[in-house]
Amino acid sequence: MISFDPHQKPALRIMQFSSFGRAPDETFDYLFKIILIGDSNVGKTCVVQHFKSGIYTDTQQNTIGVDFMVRSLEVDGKKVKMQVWDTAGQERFRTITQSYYRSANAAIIAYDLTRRSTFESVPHWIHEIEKYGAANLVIMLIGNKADLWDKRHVLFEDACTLAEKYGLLAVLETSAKESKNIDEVFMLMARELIARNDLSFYGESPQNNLLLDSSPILLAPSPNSKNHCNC
Ligand SMILES: Nc1nc2c(ncn2[C@@H]2O[C@H](COP(=O)(O)OP(=O)(O)OP(=O)(O)O)[C@@H](O)[C@H]2O)c(=O)[nH]1
Ligand SMILES: [Mg+2]
Repeated sequence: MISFDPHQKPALRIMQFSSFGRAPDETFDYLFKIILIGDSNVGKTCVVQHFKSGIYTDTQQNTIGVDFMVRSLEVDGKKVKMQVWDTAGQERFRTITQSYYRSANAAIIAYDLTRRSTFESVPHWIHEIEKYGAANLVIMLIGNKADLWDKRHVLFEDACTLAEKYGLLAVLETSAKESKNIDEVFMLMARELIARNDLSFYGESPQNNLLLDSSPILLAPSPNSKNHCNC
């Protein structure tokens, strides 16, 4: 159990500490659980592996059920532990993956920008979060395989429109293969979760996205896309 003086800003704050059911690790200030979802073969595992180790491997096995990794980030002088749950996109694992939504602080939905069908599935994934996740889960959208910009079948502008429609935190186009925007995804998420955690700690309820009012943050690395879009 953590005891604290509610009037004093504590050194150690852990989101959903109870769901982890163990003593706090003194070496971090925040612990966040992020679930990564999206259709099969969009590159979720590659994104997570790149975030974990900076390594990209072309051949990946499809994920079976759910994999787990942890990486610590330094955000504005605070040590943030990011616990990432990499889920299987294949339909046959849906019942397993759904059981991981409940305790997540945030979700990242990935699509493959060379396969339109994976983008068209995004509303389905949002509904899954609404159905199985906690209320007001922070959601970010990533369009992976941005290195294949010449095979693009999803315009960045379409992703902007969708993000705005569903009130998502951000849209980023990423490439696990070419190391584009992977750390940015998790840094942005960590910042948002810290901001929300601090607000709720002091009894205020966070509204939409705190980093940039309620507009999604938009970031595309590929040459034929604008970096920012005021949609
Ligand atoms: N060109 C390119 N290929 C990528 C990228 N990221 C992943 N891939 C390839 O996409 C394929 C699928 O990657 P995975 O990471 O296994 O996909 P996944 O979303 O985890 O798939 P499931 O585990 O079945 O849900 C692999 O052949 C990867 O090499 C990328 O950024 N660029
Ligand atoms: Mg996988």
